[in-house]
Amino acid sequence: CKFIQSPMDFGPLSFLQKTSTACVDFGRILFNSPSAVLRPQSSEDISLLLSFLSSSSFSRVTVAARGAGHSIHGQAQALDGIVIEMDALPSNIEIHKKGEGVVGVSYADVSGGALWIELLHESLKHGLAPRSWTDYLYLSVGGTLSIGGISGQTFKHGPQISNVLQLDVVTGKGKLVTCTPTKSPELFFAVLGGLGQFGIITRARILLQDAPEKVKWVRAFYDDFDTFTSDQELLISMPELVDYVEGFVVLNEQFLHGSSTAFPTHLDFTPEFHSNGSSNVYYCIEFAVHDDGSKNASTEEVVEEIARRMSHLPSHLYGAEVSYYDFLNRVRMEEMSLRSVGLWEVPHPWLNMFVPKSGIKAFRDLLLETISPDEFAGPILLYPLLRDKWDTNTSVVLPDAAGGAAEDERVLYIVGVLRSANPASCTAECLRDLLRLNRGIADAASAPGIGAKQYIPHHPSPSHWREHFGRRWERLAARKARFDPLGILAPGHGIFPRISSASSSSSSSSSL
Ligand SMILES: Cc1cc2nc3c(=O)[nH]c(=O)nc-3n(C[C@H](O)[C@H](O)[C@H](O)COP(=O)(O)OP(=O)(O)OC[C@H]3O[C@@H](n4cnc5c(N)ncnc54)[C@H](O)[C@@H]3O)c2cc1C
Repeated sequence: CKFIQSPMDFGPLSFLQKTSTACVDFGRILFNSPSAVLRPQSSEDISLLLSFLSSSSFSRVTVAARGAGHSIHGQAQALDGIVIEMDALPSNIEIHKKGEGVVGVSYADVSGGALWIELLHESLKHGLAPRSWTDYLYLSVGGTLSIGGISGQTFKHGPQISNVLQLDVVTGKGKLVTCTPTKSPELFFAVLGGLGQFGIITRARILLQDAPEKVKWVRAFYDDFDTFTSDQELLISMPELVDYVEGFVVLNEQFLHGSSTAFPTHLDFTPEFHSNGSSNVYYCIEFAVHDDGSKNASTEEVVEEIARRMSHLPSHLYGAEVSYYDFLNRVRMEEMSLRSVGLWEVPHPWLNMFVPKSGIKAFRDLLLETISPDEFAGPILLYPLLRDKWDTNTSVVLPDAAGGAAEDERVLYIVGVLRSANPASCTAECLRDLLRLNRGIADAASAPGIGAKQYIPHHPSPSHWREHFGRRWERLAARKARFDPLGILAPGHGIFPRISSASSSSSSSSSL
């Protein structure tokens, strides 16, 4: 990374003198240095900057909002541009409980730069919590709302972007707009899952629910893929009993140990990864039942009832009762454990794909053909979601329905191939090979046989982006022309080029 040496003043805005974070992200694959870093104190600071840039005819400067910087491929970086560090905005979390005032729901108003863990702390003080999460909570509200935000609650409550009531957004033209599904709806839906392309979220109103104090957290093991996925689908068909469903591919011992850091029950499971000259793969379902008094039975009874219907390996179901906070914050323990051995701040060539139910087995085969189970470091997540919990007005792209039975088409899988590349054993060339491998998997899985789409997409060229958005490309391009016609925002994705206002004819006509 290049360090910015001297502070620059631009009217009332002061750009940062030095930064070591704006060119780094969790992926540790790209390190693009900006020319300046803004630490805004208010939405107005962001508005001022974007108003100036969008009206200045000579400027080709780009701007990236940086939330927690947990992107993989430099999505929150701006080469020679300006990075806005959203954590500088005051978090200002305000909790509104149902029944107070006129509103019939509980919600939180929170800065776009605040972390989900901060929102959890604050909302729990009122006995409330957001309904939909990501596995890891040290991500920013604006950062996950820009991509979707999914976890084991998504089958029940939809992604985080389905749990937003209102947004304050500064568009690429510098306009500060408050939008909802009915007020400036085009901007509201464009920004949700919009990869930061249309505006910067400075404030969000997030739906809350009553928080349980405790959670029954269960893991069950399988040696057969079809049984594993049909049990996952069984679990998501029981939202009145089950509050969270995920799953993992268990490739090696390392995974079993790593994933047990937070799970407090000893796993008496010693799979044979190699037998009779062949490699075996196992699977693990993770589900949770909230102790929230809504189920007319104790959580133990609920788990017993669910387990009776499941077909996991006999006697390989393990349960633990934990606080809701510890359950939601479970990945933090894995982070601490990896940090303690220097394996957190390493390159992460990750690949996330939405896979239609009809293609999930072929995708599993493709994965197992292309990766070496013994050498794979990191989890492979695989769990079902329901298509109708996603609003098609948002900018997220799901795979097209393949035209099968309606009930089957409802189910989609998310597969997260979350590999760590320890530089002690994986050189720069090895990292390039892994990135090529991911590209190959993504391309093969996007072909008609499987019909998958990348989640948190990363593509090498604008033509790949067109293909990714498919029939939604025109809508995306129209939204871009309306809200960020000069292509100032989020250059790290490489979807749209930056153009100077002199060469733009479309910028003056639209209303926002
Ligand atoms: C350890 C780990 C676990 C994860 N687990 C999950 C998971 O369980 N589920 C899941 O869905 N994802 C998960 N992710 C992915 C994560 O949600 C995305 O990478 C997300 O974008 C990161 O948020 P961030 O605040 O770090 O965003 P950044 O990396 O800072 O930014 C991401 C993108 O959003 C834009 N952006 C940032 N802030 C704003 C804003 N306020 N307004 C508009 N645009 C903005 C940036 O310009 C950039 O394009 C995980 C990532 C990591 C590293």
